[in-house]
Amino acid sequence: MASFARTASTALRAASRRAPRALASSATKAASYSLLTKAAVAKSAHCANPQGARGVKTLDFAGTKETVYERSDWPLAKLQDYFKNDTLALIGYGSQGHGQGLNARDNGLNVIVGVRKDGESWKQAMEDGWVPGENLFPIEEAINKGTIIMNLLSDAAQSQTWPKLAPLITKGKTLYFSHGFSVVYKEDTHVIPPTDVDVILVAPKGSGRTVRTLFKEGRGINSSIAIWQDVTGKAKEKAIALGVAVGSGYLYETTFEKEVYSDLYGERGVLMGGIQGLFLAQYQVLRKNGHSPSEAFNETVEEATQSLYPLIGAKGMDYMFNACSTTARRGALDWAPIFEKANVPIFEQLYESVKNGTETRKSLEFNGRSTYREDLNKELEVINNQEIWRAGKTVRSLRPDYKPESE
Ligand SMILES: NC(=O)C1=CN([C@@H]2O[C@H](COP(=O)(O)OP(=O)(O)OC[C@H]3O[C@@H](n4cnc5c(N)ncnc54)[C@H](OP(=O)(O)O)[C@@H]3O)[C@@H](O)[C@H]2O)C=CC1
Ligand SMILES: CC[C@](O)(C(C)=O)C(=O)O
Ligand SMILES: [Mg+2]
Ligand SMILES: [Mg+2]
Repeated sequence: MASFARTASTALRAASRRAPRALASSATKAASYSLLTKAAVAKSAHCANPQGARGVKTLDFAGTKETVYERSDWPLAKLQDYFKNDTLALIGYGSQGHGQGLNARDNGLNVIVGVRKDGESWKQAMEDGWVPGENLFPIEEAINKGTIIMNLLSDAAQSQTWPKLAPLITKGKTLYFSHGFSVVYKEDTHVIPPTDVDVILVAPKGSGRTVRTLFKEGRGINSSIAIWQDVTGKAKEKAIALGVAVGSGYLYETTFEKEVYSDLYGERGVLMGGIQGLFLAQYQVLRKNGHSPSEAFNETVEEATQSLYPLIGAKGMDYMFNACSTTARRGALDWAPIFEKANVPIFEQLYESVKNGTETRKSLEFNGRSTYREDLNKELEVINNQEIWRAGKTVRSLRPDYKPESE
């Protein structure tokens, strides 16, 4: 099965490298999608669904009923027919632009990219096979050509460019975001959509790189969908269809507010900021107590990412605990509430900072600078130079499957 998925994704990769436009031809479209769907179907046959057959819409999440939408309701022919008169104008080509754009293109939809001419993204888009004048345009031109305007600029850039872009988003177009940021924090961003267009959100819950790799493996990321404005009565259906088009396997319904609050909170917390802080704190204390860098790294990061966290991902926390010694289980059960208690006040402070817009204003100020890329890179270089992550490079090089070019 895995080898079928690999074959499918290799064939697709080759097809999209050779002739990105050619994928628009229905024969290639159908072939590429059928490779993907066959791989996906083959894979999903192996995933036991504890709540019954695929396609069930209302599921019980730990006692709360929620509606989820699945890709299986949108076979490729239906998806292509639904968008046959549309041009998806993908504005911005960062991590999400890349993932969503290539996936929608491989799904056979008519996609164009709009970015600053000759900027970093322009070059990146060309490397991915987008062709200037054909399906790669300066931002304003792409918006004029598009019917569905997918605003995937950085959140700060969405605010900065809004005065120029807003008049181009005319009646009949659809405005799409992957984050609630711009419209929810309108007092700070000044992004107020025109009243005569549908405004929808599809927010993949993972990095744009993962949006792409999961799609190529025949799998699919989970995404949130939300509606800000529904003037056609079709906004929700469009959001679901677009979610599938950009590579989602299943979609959860939320609101713009809930999406942006939870997302800003999660990334500052356990997903990124919190985990870096916790790893560093544990490593420092080990080092202070005379442990070597390799031992401190292995007990903090390597074992977490290579052995234990994948077990949580596969079958939950109790499963991971059960896979560890009774000694470890006893200690972890005792210390978990202590960590929880110590951290709740920090998470409360963080949620408040998100909700009251402090995090938004910081992000707008910092990422709105013309030097945002270099400034962020400087700070990331500090992390890269921390002893823990330098030690990590050597540890990774010892993995039997290590490939130097992946560093
Ligand atoms: N990264 C992710 O995985 C996720 C992102 N999102 C959301 O998706 C959206 C896009 O995020 P992401 O893909 O990370 O992109 P980035 O935040 O990295 O933004 C990159 C894009 O913004 C453009 N840009 C930056 N400043 C300007 C400017 N002043 N004028 C014009 N263009 C500008 C860049 O163009 P250039 O190269 O020319 O500078 C580039 O195309 C955001 O709303 C984000 O919150 C949602 C889920 C996950
Ligand atoms: C966790 C970071 C994220 O929210 C994401 C990949 O989901 C982002 O904004 O990039
Ligand atoms: Mg985010
Ligand atoms: Mg996120």
